[in-house]
Amino acid sequence: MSLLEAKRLEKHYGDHVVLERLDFRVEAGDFVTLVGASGCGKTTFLKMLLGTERISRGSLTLDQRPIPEEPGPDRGVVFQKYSVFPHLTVLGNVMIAEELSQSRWLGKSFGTARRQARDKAMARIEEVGLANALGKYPHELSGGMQQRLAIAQALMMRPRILLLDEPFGALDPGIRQDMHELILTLWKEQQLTIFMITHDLKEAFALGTRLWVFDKLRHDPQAPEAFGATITYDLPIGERQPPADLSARLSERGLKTLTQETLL
Ligand SMILES: Nc1ncnc2c1ncn2[C@@H]1O[C@H](COP(=O)(O)OP(=O)(O)OP(=O)(O)O)[C@@H](O)[C@H]1O
Repeated sequence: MSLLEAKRLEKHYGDHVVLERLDFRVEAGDFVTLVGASGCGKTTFLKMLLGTERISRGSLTLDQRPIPEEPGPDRGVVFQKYSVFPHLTVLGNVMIAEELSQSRWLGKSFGTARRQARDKAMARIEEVGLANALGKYPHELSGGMQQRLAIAQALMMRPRILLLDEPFGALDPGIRQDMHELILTLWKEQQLTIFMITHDLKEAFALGTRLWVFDKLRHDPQAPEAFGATITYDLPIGERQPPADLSARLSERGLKTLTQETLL
């Protein structure tokens, strides 16, 4: 039984078709990396999984049921920037994930519940290697540390699905490598299902078990918004390094050229 399944899934904004004809099954434990031209709808797709954007047509199911139309504790998300609250410390940023999720009407938790949330938050902070920075504010952290914090926040509620929108795009190569190791460890230890958008094909191969290429198969120059992108390519990643002839293989197997520049 697949964890997630889409059938003829579409997303439109008014007359603008952003995504069309999405058909897929994703199993628990898959690590799907998403590449595609800028503006082709990758973030919109992640938002449908998160529940902050509604689907327009077709179906998208989680455990055979329509995907909830609001975010829930089973799905965590990390964006490239601005995922953390600047006015809260490291500890406060992770604790608030639980407060937001469990005390929606009260706004704050008290007593035992608060102590439990604190213990849980400390464990998450330790997992991402920030135990020495509990009282620091985001502006006092490096870019890599801020993303570690965003990951701890996203994992506070122990989600099954982790959505990553170019989380390492702004980081230096050395720091990225550390973040790759962290995310692979968390993926394995917590048996996560991960969707990660990246513009770096090497990163996609280093981390994913499956590579999805989003692209437009239909294009009308007179009406550029009439057709949306779809998953033109679903490649199982066996090897850890991209094969040298990858672009040739992608072309052979039908990748259109609209996203080619992002793959080279
Ligand atoms: N709320 C919205 N209302 C109207 N149009 C939107 C909305 N959100 C996104 N779009 C449009 O949907 C298209 C896809 O945007 P999206 O951000 O999903 O692309 P992307 O592939 O993630 O791009 P990038 O790689 O640059 O982040 C864009 O044309 C964008 O302008």
